[in-house]
Amino acid sequence: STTTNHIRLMVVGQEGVGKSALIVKYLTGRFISEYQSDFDWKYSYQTNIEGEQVHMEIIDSLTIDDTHIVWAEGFMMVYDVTNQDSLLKIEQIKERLDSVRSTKILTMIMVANKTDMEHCRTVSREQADALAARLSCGHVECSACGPEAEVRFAFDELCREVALARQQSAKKRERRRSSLSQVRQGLKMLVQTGK
Ligand SMILES: Nc1nc2c(ncn2[C@@H]2O[C@H](COP(=O)(O)OP(=O)(O)OP(=O)(O)O)[C@@H](O)[C@H]2O)c(=O)[nH]1
Repeated sequence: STTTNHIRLMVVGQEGVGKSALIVKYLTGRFISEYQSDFDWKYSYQTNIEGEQVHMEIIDSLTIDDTHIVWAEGFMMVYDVTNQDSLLKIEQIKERLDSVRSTKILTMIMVANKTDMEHCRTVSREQADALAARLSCGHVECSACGPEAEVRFAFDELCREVALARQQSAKKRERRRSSLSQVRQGLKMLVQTGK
């Protein structure tokens, strides 16, 4: 069911980048350092974003399977600032999402995690910004064990992107509907005038 305030999100990224840590921080405000990661988790959460009540469902999945890719409306692509491979993995994941969703618009945001480990950073902000520009998506930095506001901003930003994508596709549908009705109108007049 897709009502205006019902949003389905999926958090993806290389193993160990902190997907579960970010989700739990967002939902509870707490950093829990170890999670059981041998199951798929689906969280259900009610929140308020800019005065709007939002019911969110968030998938933290072990594998990125097709059913989940089709199910989700928004994707949070997480990488770890101390791990170059995790940034490269984002490109691979994007290709996989594109191949499954082919015709559907992909709404996504790139999230850098573990910024508290600045001394071990191997991925520069500029390098990740360049990838985000190439993938045409937003990019935010945070830490699951840092300020809650940063993590909250990342999830809220993705929800705003999803809401924007919905508005744009509703406008597109409306434009298509109105040009179809103009064509029908024109055909009707042609038939009536016999020309
Ligand atoms: N320093 C630091 N450690 C973090 C942060 N986020 C997660 N971790 C640690 O990174 C490890 C992996 O975190 P998870 O949340 O399990 O990562 P995941 O991406 O869900 O991992 P999988 O479920 O195995 O794919 C754990 O030891 C966490 O405590 C962070 O922001 N800073």
